[in-house]
Parts: sequence; structure tokens; C-alpha cells
Amino acid sequence: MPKPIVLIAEILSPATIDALGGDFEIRQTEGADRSQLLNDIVDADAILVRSATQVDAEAIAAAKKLQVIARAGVGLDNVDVPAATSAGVMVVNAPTSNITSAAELTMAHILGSARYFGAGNTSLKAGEWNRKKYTGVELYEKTLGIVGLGRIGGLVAERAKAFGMRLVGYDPYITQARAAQMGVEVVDLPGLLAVSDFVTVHMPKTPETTGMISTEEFKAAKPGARFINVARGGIIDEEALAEAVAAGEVGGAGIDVWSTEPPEHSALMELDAVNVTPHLGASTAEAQEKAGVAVAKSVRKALAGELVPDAVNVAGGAIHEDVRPGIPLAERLGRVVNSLADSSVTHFKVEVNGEIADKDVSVLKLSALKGLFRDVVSDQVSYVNAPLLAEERGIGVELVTDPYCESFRNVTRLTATTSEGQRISVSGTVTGPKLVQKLTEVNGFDLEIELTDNLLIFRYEDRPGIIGQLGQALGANEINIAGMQVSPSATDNDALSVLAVDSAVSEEVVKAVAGAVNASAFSGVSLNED
Ligand SMILES: NC(=O)c1ccc[n+]([C@@H]2O[C@H](COP(=O)([O-])OP(=O)(O)OC[C@H]3O[C@@H](n4cnc5c(N)ncnc54)[C@H](O)[C@@H]3O)[C@@H](O)[C@H]2O)c1
Ligand SMILES: O=C(O)CC[C@@H](O)C(=O)O
Repeated sequence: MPKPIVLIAEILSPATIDALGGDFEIRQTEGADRSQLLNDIVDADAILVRSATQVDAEAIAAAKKLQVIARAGVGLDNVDVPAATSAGVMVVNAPTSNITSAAELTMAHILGSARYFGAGNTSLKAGEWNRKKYTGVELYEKTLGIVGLGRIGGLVAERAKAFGMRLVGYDPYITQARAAQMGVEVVDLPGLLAVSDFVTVHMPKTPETTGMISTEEFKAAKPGARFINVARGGIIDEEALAEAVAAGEVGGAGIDVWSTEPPEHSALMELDAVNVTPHLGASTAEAQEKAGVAVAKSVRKALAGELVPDAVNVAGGAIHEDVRPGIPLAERLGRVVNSLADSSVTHFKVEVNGEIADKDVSVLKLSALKGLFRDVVSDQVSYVNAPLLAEERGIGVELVTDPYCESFRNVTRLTATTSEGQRISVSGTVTGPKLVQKLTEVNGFDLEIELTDNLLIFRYEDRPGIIGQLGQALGANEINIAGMQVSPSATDNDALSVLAVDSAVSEEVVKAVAGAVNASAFSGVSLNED
């Protein structure tokens, strides 16, 4: 079998390749070269990128086998996450890999702008000796305004405190208690601008944050304040900043990120009081190694069909080891439900009973949904888009847990209602050290039969000789029976037979067998992988 293809679209730490291991065919491409990317992504199972590769809707549509987009870093502005979700492609990032590096570069920019590092460096190298011109300020007892008190904002606060700075912050989405923990006094944005000697931004780039610091804010700021952007280009308006620095309203700036990268003709390049770096926040050996290894591990998991804790477009997280065997079972039970449904499912309930009921079993709901859609949707169905497919079809989905389970350690029961009012229920369990999947109930009939790849299910009126008739009809159609369970109804005269057969049986033959025993309901279930 060919190995899955992992496409590396940007320069990543060599540790990334080591962490991927030998199970994949590793290919390299130049992600920033659009035509090369669109060509090379076609047969990739996974793509690994940093920030220069645009994995947009067009690239995702071009990728015929893609299962995972891995962003070796934090920001996802170069990945179209909704398009990936619709296509069933998992998106993972490495949310904490480079936060220390970004916070340290922020400190470098704060210090650099306080002490004219860039201009002093350039001037001396040009043969000048300008000690007076580059007289700066101390950080000690100055006020730092932090806009965005998330992971990096928090690390910056910790570091700035060590310099003896007073900290104020603005972040409408965090609690006072969390800010107090960081030693930051929460104020509103005008309040922050009014008192801060340095202002640093650490938010994602959103419609709300784009241009959030612009002409008006510079006018409202403390005269001579310095502004730092190591978050995303455009959160601080570059043109307005250049004007405010040139006018002497703003004392200086440190800019690592740009609204267009690389920046084209920015007036900021001409200003002595502005230090610039080419998006170096994450460019340390440590951050690159952490990001590469983290996404390599996530890619391994994703391509093994597992949920990934760092996936941003799928509910997941750590899966308890006792829950794991239930994942393929739930998917196969979902496929059985789909086989039994005569019309579209409108309501779907996943019940998890037994010892695992007190664990996080939400993955079993995702897996059952994946199974429900797998044989009906032509696009790839994954943990990522299965909930979206249910939502688009208006299917109500419930997950119910109960630690009580009468006959087995754990049972997963799926019930569905269809648009024609049909009610379906299917239960299963996983038993023994070999983790054998068993079907334990179908539509209220108790059973215990291995959930093999090819099953036939017939419901008929129980009468003497019926099993013989069924066997004869199957034999006449050259169907080899590998196992059989007959379950009489507890409430009426019906019985249900489930037969494990050697290979998939055509609908026509199932119908013919059903006719021979006058079955009131019947189904051929095929759970083959292709
Ligand atoms: N320069 C680099 O190389 C580099 C490296 C890593 C991260 N980053 C960027 O740094 C930024 C921060 O990353 P993080 O990991 O700390 O993110 P985070 O998600 O941990 O924190 C972001 C914070 O911004 C706050 N926020 C959102 N909207 C806001 C608004 N309108 N006003 C004020 N606060 C708002 C959120 O509540 C959150 O607390 C991101 O833009 C990320 O892409 C840049
Ligand atoms: O260098 C990079 O890959 C970008 C780093 C950073 O902006 C991120 O979002 O993680």
C-alpha cells in the first residue's frame, strides 16, 4: 500500500521530519509559489505550513485527498478554516509553541524602541558617533499598556513586571480575576492610551482589531508613547503610525508584523525612531522545534484517524483509553443505522451506558455521526464535518450517558427517527482482550453476534420451519453463512435473524431471500472499508 503523502510547504525544523517518522512519503514544495502549491497539494494527505502559504478555499478544493492542514505556529489567518471544515479537513496548529519567543521579541522591541537600538546600530556602522541623538528612556516605573491579555500578552506582563513597569491592560474577553493574577489593572482602551508610555498589542487579527490603533488613538495617547506590534500586521495602522511618529506625537515604534508581507514602500522604514523586524516573533530554534514536533505528532494522529487535541475545527481533546475501542464500534453502528433507514434520518441519539459513561465520550457521538453519513455523502466524511453535515440536514443530535449497563461493561446504543416516522435502534459492545465488536440489539431484539463486515437482517413472523426456509433461500442464492443469531420478540410473534455472511449481498438478492420468508423488514449491511 502506498504511504500517505505529507507535503511540507515551508522551511520547518529538522525535528519535524524526525517526529513524523517513517510511515509517510515526505514531499517538499514551495508554498508561497501559488502554481507549485496548487499542483503539489492535489494528492497530499497532509500539508504542513507556516505563515507564507495561503491554504485557502481554492487550494483546499484542489486537494483531492487532504485530511489535515497543520500550521506550525499559532495564527491561522493563512488557512481558510471554514472551507477546510466543509471539506472534512482537520486543521491543527501549535498554539503554545512560539509564545515565549513572541513575548521575548516583544520585550526586545520595547527595549529597542526605548533605547534607539536600530538607529544607533545603523548610525555607528555608518561611521557616526551620535551619543546625544540616541538618548532614550528607562522602562523602570514606566507604564506598559497591554492590549490583548491572552497567552503572549500574559507572558509579556510577567517579563515587564521584572523591569519594574506598571501594567495596565485592555481585553474585553477576560475576567478581572485573570488580569489581577497577571498583575495587570484592567482599563478601557482610551484609559490605557491616556496613561501608557509603551503600548503593545497581542490580539488576533479580526475585523474588530484591524486598524484598532490608528490616527484617533495616537492623538488620544500619552505624548511620546511608543507602540509595539508583534501580533498581526494592520492591527496598528502603519500609515497612521508613520504620520504620528513623523509629527512627533508618537515617540517610537517596534513593528514585527506587516499588513502586507513583505511590506511594500512603508514610510516606517524611513524613520529613525521605528525599529522593524521581518516577522521574526517565532523565528527561534526553540519555537520552530516545538512547533514542528507538535504538528508532526498531530499529523500522525490525524492520519491514523484519531482525534487531535490541537485540532481547531473539531471538538476533541484527550480520549480516555477505555473510550478508544468504542470509537470504531460507534462508527460501524452508525453505518448499520444508515443501512436500516428507509428514509432520511431526522433525529439521532447516541447513548453510552456502562463504565465509560463518566468519561468524556463526546468522540463516540462524532464517530457515530461519521458512520451515519459515510455511505451516503460522496465527499469525505470526517470527525470535522460530520456535525456540520448533521446541522445542514437539520438532524437533531443527542448524546446521553448512563453508568448503568445490565449485561456488558459498556454498550453504545444508537437510535434514529426518520422523516417517514421509522424508528431504528442498534446497540453494540466491544468484548475481550481482542476487542471483538458485537451487535447486541437491533430494533428491540436482543442478540450477541460479531459485528462482521457483511450482515443480513430479516424480521418475519416466527413459525415452525422458518429457519430452514431462510437457510434454503440463502443457499439457493449461493450465500455462505458464517454465523447466525435468532432473537424472538418479547412482545409479539415476530423474530429477527441476523446472519454474518462471507461477502456483500446485492439488494436484489436480499429482496429475493426476504420474499421467500415473507419478511416484514430486511436489510443487507455492508461495512467494508472501501
Ligand atoms: N510575531 C509573531 O511571529 C507571532 C508569534 C506568535 C503569535 N503571534 C500573534 O500574536 C497574537 C496573540 O497570540 P496569543 O497566542 O497570545 O493569542 P491568544 O488567543 O492567547 O490571546 C489573544 C487575546 O486577545 C484578546 N482579544 C481579542 N479581541 C480583542 C479586542 N478587540 N480587544 C482587546 N483584546 C482582544 C482575546 O480576548 C485574547 O485574550 C496573535 O495575533 C498571534 O497570531 C505572532
Ligand atoms: O514564523 C511563522 O511561522 C509565523 C509565526 C507566528 O506569526 C504565528 O502565528 O505562529
